[in-house]
Amino acid sequence: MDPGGSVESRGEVWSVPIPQTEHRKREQEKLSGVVKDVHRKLRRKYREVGDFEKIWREHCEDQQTLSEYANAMRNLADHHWTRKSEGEGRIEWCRSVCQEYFLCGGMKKMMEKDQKSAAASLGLSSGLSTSSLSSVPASRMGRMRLLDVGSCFNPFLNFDEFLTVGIDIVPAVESVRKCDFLNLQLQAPVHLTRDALESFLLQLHSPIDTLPAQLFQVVVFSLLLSYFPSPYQRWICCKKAHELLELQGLLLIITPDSSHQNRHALMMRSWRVAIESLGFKRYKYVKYSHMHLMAFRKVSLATSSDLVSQNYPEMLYIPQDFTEDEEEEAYPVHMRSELEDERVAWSFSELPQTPYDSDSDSDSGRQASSVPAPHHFEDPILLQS
Ligand SMILES: C[S@@+](CC[C@H](N)C(=O)[O-])C[C@H]1O[C@@H](n2cnc3c(N)ncnc32)[C@H](O)[C@@H]1O
Repeated sequence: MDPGGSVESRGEVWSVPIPQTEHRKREQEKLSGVVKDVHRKLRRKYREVGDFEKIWREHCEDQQTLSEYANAMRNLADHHWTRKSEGEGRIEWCRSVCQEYFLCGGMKKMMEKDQKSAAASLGLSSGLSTSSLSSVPASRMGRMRLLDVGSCFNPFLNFDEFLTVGIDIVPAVESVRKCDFLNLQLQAPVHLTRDALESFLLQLHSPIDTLPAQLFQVVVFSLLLSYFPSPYQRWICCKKAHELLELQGLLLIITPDSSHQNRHALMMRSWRVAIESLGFKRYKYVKYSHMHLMAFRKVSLATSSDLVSQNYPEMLYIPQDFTEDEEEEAYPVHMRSELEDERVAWSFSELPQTPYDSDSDSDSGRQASSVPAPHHFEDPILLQS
């Protein structure tokens, strides 16, 4: 009998429910329930109280809830996700994008493209010689310095090509350092050799309260931003990621959404405009069954000058921000009405026209993806929260 419950006998295959599978499913639902409950309660409190700083302070003091959450996430990762998503989940996507960008010429190609379009917009020929662009050969690059925010169980730790710093408000494993990213203080950049930077990162210990800017080549937000009840908190995180990245570094964002790719195209366009206003340019986009996966390059040290009046923070909304009661909360994706969609569409109709998925090198759907084709093995129960 295989673990999925098929019994093969004299050439016939029957699918029979076996108690172990049922038990696993129930256990998974229970663990996902713990996680979803925390998200739901935070959102409900935010709707009732409105003061996200107060809610966040109280949340970070609630050690019991936090450790139940961390245990549930770790259990899901150890016993329910690893076997199923081997090599093909969100973490593997992040890894492939980084390899392609930093080690296989992706960054150089993008920089050439930027130069060409800058020259074209000035009516000049770019006169570009590829050798004029700085590009570090993979062999001399060393390990990619990666900050995994909301790391929980440190999924990047075992990849040798990364020097990973995993941080979390409640680390589920010892190698993750305790840090509240929302309240992390940033200092002026340090100018150290690659080896000195590596040593600096390796000696960091809990709790981390401050970090120098421009320290990392990659910042990962995997299922992080939807944890926050307020779009403003998501915005603070993206702004901090921008400061922590060196120029040409990558911000990788994965956010849950089980609906069809086009269902929330407007939301994804709105996220793109907001994030690009900080000095990023979108590099990759792909929709898996249960999540959006995005990579943004840091292309400028400066952020857009008019951040506040454009109300960029509000653009980082998620469907759950609009649901009001418990019932709807379970199916936010399917319950949001066309009227609400129109309201949101109207409020963003004044945005600069950044065509959705127009960046030629991004994978706007899974067909165009240059990384392994996704298999829909992530936990739909959790991801639908
Ligand atoms: C849904 S889990 C995602 C875990 C992992 N990144 C993954 O993809 O499976 C979200 C994690 O973000 C952490 N988190 C939430 N707010 C945070 C903050 N302000 N700073 C650091 N970590 C945070 C939570 O404790 C939790 O472990």
